[in-house]
Amino acid sequence: MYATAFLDLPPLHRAGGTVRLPGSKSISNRVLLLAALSQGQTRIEDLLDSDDTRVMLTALDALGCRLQRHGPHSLTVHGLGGQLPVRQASLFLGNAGTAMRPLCAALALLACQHGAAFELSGVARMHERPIGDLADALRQLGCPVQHLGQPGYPPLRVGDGAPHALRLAEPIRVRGDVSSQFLTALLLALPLAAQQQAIEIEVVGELISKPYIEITLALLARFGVAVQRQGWQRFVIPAGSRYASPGQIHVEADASSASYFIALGAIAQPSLGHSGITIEGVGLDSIQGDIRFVEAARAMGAQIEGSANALQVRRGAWPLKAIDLDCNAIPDAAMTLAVLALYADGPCTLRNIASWRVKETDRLAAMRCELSKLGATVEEGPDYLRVHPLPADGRGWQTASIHTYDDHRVAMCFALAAFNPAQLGLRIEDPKCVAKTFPDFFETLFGVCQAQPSHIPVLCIDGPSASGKGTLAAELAARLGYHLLDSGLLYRLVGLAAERAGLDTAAAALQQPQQAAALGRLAQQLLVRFEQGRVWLGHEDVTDEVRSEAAGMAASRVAVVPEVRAALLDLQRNFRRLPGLVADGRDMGSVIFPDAALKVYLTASAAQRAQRRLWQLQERGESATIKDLLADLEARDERDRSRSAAPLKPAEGALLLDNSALSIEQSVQQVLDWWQASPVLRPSAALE
Ligand SMILES: Nc1ncnc2c1ncn2[C@@H]1O[C@H](COP(=O)(O)OP(=O)(O)O)[C@@H](O)[C@H]1O
Ligand SMILES: Nc1ccn([C@H]2C[C@H](O)[C@@H](COP(=O)(O)OP(=O)(O)O)O2)c(=O)n1
Repeated sequence: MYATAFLDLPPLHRAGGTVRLPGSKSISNRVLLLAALSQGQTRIEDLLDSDDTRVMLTALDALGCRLQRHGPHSLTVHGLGGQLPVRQASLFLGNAGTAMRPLCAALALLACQHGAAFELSGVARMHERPIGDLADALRQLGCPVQHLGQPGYPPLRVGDGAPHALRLAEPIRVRGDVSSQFLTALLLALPLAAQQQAIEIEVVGELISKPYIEITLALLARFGVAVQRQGWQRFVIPAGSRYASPGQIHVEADASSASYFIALGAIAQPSLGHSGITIEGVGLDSIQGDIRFVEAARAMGAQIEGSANALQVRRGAWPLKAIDLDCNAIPDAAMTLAVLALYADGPCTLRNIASWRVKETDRLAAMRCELSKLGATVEEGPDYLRVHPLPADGRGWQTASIHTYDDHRVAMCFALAAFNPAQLGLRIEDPKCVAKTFPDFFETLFGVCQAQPSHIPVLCIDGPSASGKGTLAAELAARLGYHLLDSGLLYRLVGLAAERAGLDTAAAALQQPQQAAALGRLAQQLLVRFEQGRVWLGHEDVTDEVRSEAAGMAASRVAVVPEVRAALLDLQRNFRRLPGLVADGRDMGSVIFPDAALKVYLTASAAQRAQRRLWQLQERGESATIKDLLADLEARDERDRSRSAAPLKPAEGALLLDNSALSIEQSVQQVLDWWQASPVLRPSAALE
């Protein structure tokens, strides 16, 4: 997951390959609750591991439900089977509507049956998301429900610690036109009270997002409760209904998450060797309503073939065909259509999406605002959005910093704008908001997308030993979410491998052509692995040894050999991967990445550097004297500077940074300021 303040996406141009998506949020949270309410144990496979499922799991744990973990996506729930071991609890449910609404209903009923009381709260936005209609329905049943903040909104308290008889004779009326989750919540909760008599639910108003009710009904059936329905207005839970575990249940991949990759296949030219995007884990047999995004994407021109649980998507019509669509059945995936509309041959109208206003944010307002930043003309109605496309020749597109409103779907759908024909980069603010449903969204996206290599930004930090390059580069990579190349480490590994192989690395020996050629071959065949902060040379963990002063000196000697430098060239350039790279060394800006977006030459006085090295060694428990260190540094600097192959010197266009008097944070800030001013977010040279 990218836990950075922002993520800059370079312009993307091709995509291809296979993605396996995380489990459906809607199914995961329903299954967790059903399993907890059931009699018996349920083993759940492919469960989504995200913010919203985590709050549900924490809540179930707090209620005394035993959860047995087998891995991040697999667990066994030991069902409560009508018991309620904990009678009082305060549950924090983040911004998870799929936890707040169903738990509110289920706990209200359990509280009446067992004489319990529970408080349910969430983040500030959750306290702005309506729940009053569900509370009203529960009060009709005779459940005490008290709003603890604003009337009609969480936080709330259900139950008052005393048992209450439920009024089940009359049909329970609930509004269906604000959120379908109110009906889902009642459908999931009421089987707890249907042992003796049938219970009827009547929907008031036009029911929205019906496919989500279909998911609820399908899962209720898996847990032994067959709800009868008449149209979308009346639902009957038969007398004698009782939850029973199906033993094992498998969660489909999330169809809403699939929408981003279906859209990707529809807009991106296939990368070489691929015919498009394959999505595994969800297909045409899905019980999720958002699978109907497939029809919308086809209407826009995408070529989609599907099987029971996989989809293959290729670009068909281009530009995409404009659509005018009632999106009530696919409210979440419809956000993806709003971004696809930028690539259409006319204005696209998405209708019947008033529910967007009460989601993670007011999505109608958010989408209008952010699409406009890209240069699009957008009309926002009370329950519709009309998006006018941007020209296919790239004119009129603007780069933008996309605000994401703590809304995972805003972040994910706007990533698709990186395929703009103007080849402009794009900034996604607060990318970690995708953790709600798809923590590895951007990693998955980069795994199947290609940018032109020259568009993948590189930031180079070169300079002498102990100037702080490694420290600065690692911090910059962490803040930008970029890959990190510590090129010195590769030379250190060659030095170490040479010693292991019995090759003489003394300066005189390396002047012999045979020795140099042997060292070049060794560098070419270097067997290195980087794993969770450890460095492996063949089968040996050399993490500590490779950082020693001796390894640094050996590195400096072998680095003089042109054959070694040539052998490491491709290895280093292969680090240039999406979304970008910070590279540190001696010749990053001058030889390896001469087209880098920013080159920094980092220095500090020799005395400062020797002092820093001394502290570094002392920290590791090694002893040294300042005098020796200074002599070593000067010898190393001299060798690095005077060698004929890629000598250490500021690259052309490099900005000099002497950090003798700067703290690490000041150095980081200085380079970040330079980076913000660099042309990463500007139009590519091609269009200038
Ligand atoms: N700007 C700075 N001010 C003070 N100390 C620094 C600064 N930058 C780095 N250091 C310290 O200097 C030592 C050497 O830094 P390092 O990143 O290993 O240098 P290099 O990679 O250039 O050899 C580290 O202990 C680091 O914490
Ligand atoms: N791009 C690079 C990186 C390192 N080297 C050589 C020169 C250095 O003396 C050694 C070791 O580099 P490293 O950056 O690990 O060493 P310091 O931490 O700066 O002491 O490798 C190089 O020639 N070219």
